[in-house]
Amino acid sequence: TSRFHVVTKVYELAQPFSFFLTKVAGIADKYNSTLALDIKDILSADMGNLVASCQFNYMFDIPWLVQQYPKEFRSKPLLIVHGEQGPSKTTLEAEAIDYSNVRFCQAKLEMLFGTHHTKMMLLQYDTGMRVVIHTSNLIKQDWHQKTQGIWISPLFPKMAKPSATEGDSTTHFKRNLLEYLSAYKAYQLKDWINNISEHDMSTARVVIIGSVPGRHTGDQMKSWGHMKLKRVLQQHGPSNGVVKNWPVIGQFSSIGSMGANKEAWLCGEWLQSLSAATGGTTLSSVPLLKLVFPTKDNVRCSLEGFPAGGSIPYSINVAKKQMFLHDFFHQWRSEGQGRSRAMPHIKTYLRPSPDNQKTAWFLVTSANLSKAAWGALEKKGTQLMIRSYEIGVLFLPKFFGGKDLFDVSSNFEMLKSSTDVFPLPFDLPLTDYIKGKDRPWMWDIPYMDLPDTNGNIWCPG
Ligand SMILES: O=C(O)c1c[nH]c2c(Br)cccc2c1=O
Repeated sequence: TSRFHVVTKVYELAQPFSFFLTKVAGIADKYNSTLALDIKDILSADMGNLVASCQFNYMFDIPWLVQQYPKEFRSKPLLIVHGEQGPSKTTLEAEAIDYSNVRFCQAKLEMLFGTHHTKMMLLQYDTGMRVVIHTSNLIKQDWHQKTQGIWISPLFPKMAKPSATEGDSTTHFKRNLLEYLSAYKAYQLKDWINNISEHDMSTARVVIIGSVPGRHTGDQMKSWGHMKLKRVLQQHGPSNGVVKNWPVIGQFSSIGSMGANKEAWLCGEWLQSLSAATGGTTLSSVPLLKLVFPTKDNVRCSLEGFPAGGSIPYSINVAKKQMFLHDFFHQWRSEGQGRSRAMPHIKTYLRPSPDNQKTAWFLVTSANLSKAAWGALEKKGTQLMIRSYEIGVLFLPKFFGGKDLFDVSSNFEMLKSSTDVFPLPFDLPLTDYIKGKDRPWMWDIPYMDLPDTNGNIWCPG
């Protein structure tokens, strides 16, 4: 673990983004070194001497999770923030019966079909605290052979005097984190909210993009979901003149119902926010949209085989209503990072240059392509309806040395030797679906014509 310590040190110096992928079992070591972390690395004593932690997530395996902490930390207070209700809440709490240090906080889900997707760790040490925002469930398989994203904060030192307003960064990280946690209105989070206000988070360089369930109006409408992203891009994003012909890329592992056509929400609302820029967006140029979603064969030939598709829950009943969406799709390909066969559970969004050398911004988040996650405008655009809890971090060049753009690459060799090239999880240019052959992965239909990596077929239901 001392090696890890060195790596972290070197890495923080080498690459200011502190954006990692998860380690993948079964690929060459070089793809699992400085750019990749396992959950045990995040929880390691090299990151700090843990006093208490709080784990926000969707799926939990409590005994497995406790085992990922170093043994000297396994009895420290652990708060689990989840969205389970009724019997599944009882089942989850029963899993922790043997762990007297584990407490639970049930996130309110009053909007139908809402989920608690947010994946975040609050790690309190004796010397300060860290925030980790990522995309993996707290189950073994999510950390084994998938492509997942992790942002780890710097160590935030404790302040002499607690303050909810002092100790913030130029990106309003601390204020946004406190706003997000307060939105739960959960008494179990009170101590963590107080804890955060006692820390100096002025070194945070990312912008929090969160979603909380509700019908948000007035100022709150621009505090969450795609309207928050829009506002931040209008204030701190690229100038419209630079990016007006640049595509928007969305990459995700699940998809909601988009409505009857692309104008209903995808291009008429969501893309308008993701293509926001400073200096206003000329209405004429509706930007190019490119989406990355695995094909059936990407899944079949993956390291996990068809079972990888168990975490890519795109239903045929949703897909058949929105065939227009599939024209935007591109394959999952990550040769540069050695992860073409490590199926994506990461969700990322970016605005790359046509020559694929730059991006105007990069977002890693729990939010899939769905109205539930990003929000849908209602009442003539006066309210934003969000069903789920989500959180992500936005990287803007302005806050990383006042640049206009990030250099980007997914090529491991390039990334290993460079200091501030943004590490992309997948390859640019994107790879088209093969016409007449490729279909998007759907998890609830059988595939019996060709065997997967393990020689198996897929017969759901
Ligand atoms: O937020 C997440 O991480 C996820 C949310 N919903 C899922 C369903 Br439904 C089925 C299988 C996997 C997931 C999942 O991974």
